[in-house]
Amino acid sequence: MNKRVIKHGYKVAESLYNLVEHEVLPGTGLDAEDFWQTLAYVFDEFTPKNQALLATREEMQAKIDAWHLDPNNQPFEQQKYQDFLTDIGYIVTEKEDFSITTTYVDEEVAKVAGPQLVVPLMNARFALNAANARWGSLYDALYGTDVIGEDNGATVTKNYNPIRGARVQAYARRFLDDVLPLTNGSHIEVTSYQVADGKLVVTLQNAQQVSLVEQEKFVAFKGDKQNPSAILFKNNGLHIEIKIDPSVPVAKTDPASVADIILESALSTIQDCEDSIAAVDAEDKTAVYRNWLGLMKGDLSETLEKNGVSITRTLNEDRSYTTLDEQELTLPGRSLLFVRNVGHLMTNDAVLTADDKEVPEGILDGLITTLISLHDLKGSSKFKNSRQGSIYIVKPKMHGPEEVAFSNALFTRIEAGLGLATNTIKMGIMDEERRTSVNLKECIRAAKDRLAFINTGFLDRTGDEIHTSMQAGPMARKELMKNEQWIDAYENRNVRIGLQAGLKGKAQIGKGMWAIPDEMSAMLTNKIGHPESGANCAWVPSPTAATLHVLHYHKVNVVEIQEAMLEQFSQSNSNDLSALLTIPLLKNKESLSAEDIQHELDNNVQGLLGYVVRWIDQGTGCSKVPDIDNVGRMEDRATLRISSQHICNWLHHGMLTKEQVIESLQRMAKVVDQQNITDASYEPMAPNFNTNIAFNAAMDLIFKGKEQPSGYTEPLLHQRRIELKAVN
Ligand SMILES: CC(=O)SCCNC(=O)CCNC(=O)[C@H](O)C(C)(C)COP(=O)(O)OP(=O)(O)OC[C@H]1O[C@@H](n2cnc3c(N)ncnc32)[C@H](O)[C@@H]1OP(=O)(O)O
Ligand SMILES: O=CC(=O)O
Ligand SMILES: [Mg+2]
Repeated sequence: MNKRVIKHGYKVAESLYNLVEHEVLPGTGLDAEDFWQTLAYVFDEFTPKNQALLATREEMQAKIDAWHLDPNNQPFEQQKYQDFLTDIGYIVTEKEDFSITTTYVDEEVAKVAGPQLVVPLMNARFALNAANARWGSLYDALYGTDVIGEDNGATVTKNYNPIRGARVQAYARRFLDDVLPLTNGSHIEVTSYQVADGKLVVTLQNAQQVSLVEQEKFVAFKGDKQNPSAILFKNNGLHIEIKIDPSVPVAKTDPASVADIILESALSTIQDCEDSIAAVDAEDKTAVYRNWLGLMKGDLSETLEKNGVSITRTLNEDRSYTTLDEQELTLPGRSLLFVRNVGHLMTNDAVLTADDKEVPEGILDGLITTLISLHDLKGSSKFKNSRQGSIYIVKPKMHGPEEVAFSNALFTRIEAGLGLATNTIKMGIMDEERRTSVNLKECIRAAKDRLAFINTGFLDRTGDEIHTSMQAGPMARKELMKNEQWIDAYENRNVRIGLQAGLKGKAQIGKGMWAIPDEMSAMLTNKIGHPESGANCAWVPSPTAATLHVLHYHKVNVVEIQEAMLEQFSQSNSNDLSALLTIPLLKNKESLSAEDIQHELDNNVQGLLGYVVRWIDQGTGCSKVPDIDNVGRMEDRATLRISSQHICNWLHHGMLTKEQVIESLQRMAKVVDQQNITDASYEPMAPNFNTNIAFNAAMDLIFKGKEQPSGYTEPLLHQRRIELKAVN
């Protein structure tokens, strides 16, 4: 049990207290007592409001459940349903048009379109890697993934495979030809890149000297002009470095001695305190905050074993080049960092009230992550995160404008308490709950002076779709949800409303996660749809994915797309609310065979168990878990919300029996145990199903799924992890 320090009536866990007093506050210029006083005022003022918002969620859900069960509402009529949602305040009236007024937004957010990486902040090794993922090797990203096939001898081997290497080189040159075309010939034929008379001089194999079609894309170089070690280009606001180093093995097979193509990749990164981590108590929260502190002070480091060698990972330095007029050009070496706080639902024991109640975790996150960010703002950090002096906080899982207004007021109060100018904190709104999508315009208005992004979190959004309409009938199969009407309406509306609210040039319109981390070839085929849809960022699960996804932003000019879309919107009125509110019920239920149903169940159960067991037993909040077809899927709390709610929904509507679900859980537990056999720290779930805590968490998530607030998984996950920590 954590010892407590009493501060203005609140009992602060000693671990958090020590972190704040001894590591966070020094260097911020804030007085410790003033800070604790602010914390107490903020909890006093905002806790009751937070609780009232949660009560509203429950009341609305109860009314929606009752409406679906009322025989007077059968058969279902879409307009009657929407009228009912309006009557209960679920749909609010849209007010006049407006534009956001956010200022001091860094250009990575406002101006340049590119990938956004997400990373569990609890894992310092990954968190550092993500911060450093601003720049990535295209050669490594191609060589190490399925983008390059393994046919005809191009297999991935332990040592460098020159056949594969040649394909990587060819792929990279085709990319250069696409985005940096030469006045004649191809980058494949280049024997040297040099700088002369403020221009790039490119010599081809036939000794012809050519240059770039668009000279302005060549911006800087490194080293000697005749013999440069790097040439830097800029296309669609994104940098490309051709690295030249004849000593590197791959360069020896290249007439121009090109050692790599380095791409500016993860322009921004979300350091996640939410769905990708498992932080259940004061000790965990303190560890997460300490990592954020290390990032904001610039001194985070982690020693790790890599290929049998011990390395210490720290934050990368900025990158330095020489411009054509001989000036020094410094570019950020690190991704612009956002921090994702938790939503309004959970509480945490890091701080207790006088009568031993846990405080709302989202409020605590707001206070502490902002306090820590003062190091970046006040220059007490080794590196600069925001050159505009802003703090970027993503708020997930908010339901409707009232909840956004609450976060906005909370941030204003925190700013006042910490001596920051109003709207220093920029807010990212996850558009991932149905009541937010339906009222997106009003949600944006509620944060219009600080809004820095809206992002379609389609995974949570799918979970909320199932839970909200739990009583309406059995839902479409999980894999087929993406073909349902609501999801297109949701994605398109988000971009439309964002653009109409003036986000272009000021904020991000973001798209969701690529959740199949090893399928990079499929990602390259499909994820170009994100910039094409007018979104200026989209989520990727890893640095490698960022380096590959950025290729899309070189090909697609999002600014031009957004301009064209705005023009189109001005000519037509869109009424997409009915499509958005079309419940994705299973059609042709009868056409599903018993095998289809079993397959759907087993697949959901396998993913659910594979994720939950690591969450509960190892505290891993984001995992790559094989599905029933052995495809590794990124699983986090949002994907768990989908699978648990889906099974719960089918069970509720008699598509499955309880016995069938238990049988699947027990059978799949053995499969998951087998999948983890090489992990020495793994505790099998089988055969002790009655006593295994993780297995029981999985059971609860399904069988108690209807009662879970909005179908969220965190209350049960937290409860069971705390139980496990107590016995270990
Ligand atoms: C619905 C939502 O909310 S989505 C947002 C939440 N999801 C996320 O944040 C996904 C983040 N991604 C991840 O956690 C991981 O990529 C996973 C779990 C999906 C896959 O993890 P693994 O299987 O362990 O990754 P894999 O073995 O392929 O690669 C590990 C290497 O990649 C790096 N890596 C993987 N993902 C990331 C990441 N997101 N950021 C930084 N580095 C990463 C690791 O640092 C490691 O490199 P290292 O050995 O040099 O440290
Ligand atoms: O947070 C992202 C989501 O898809 O949910
Ligand atoms: Mg989410």
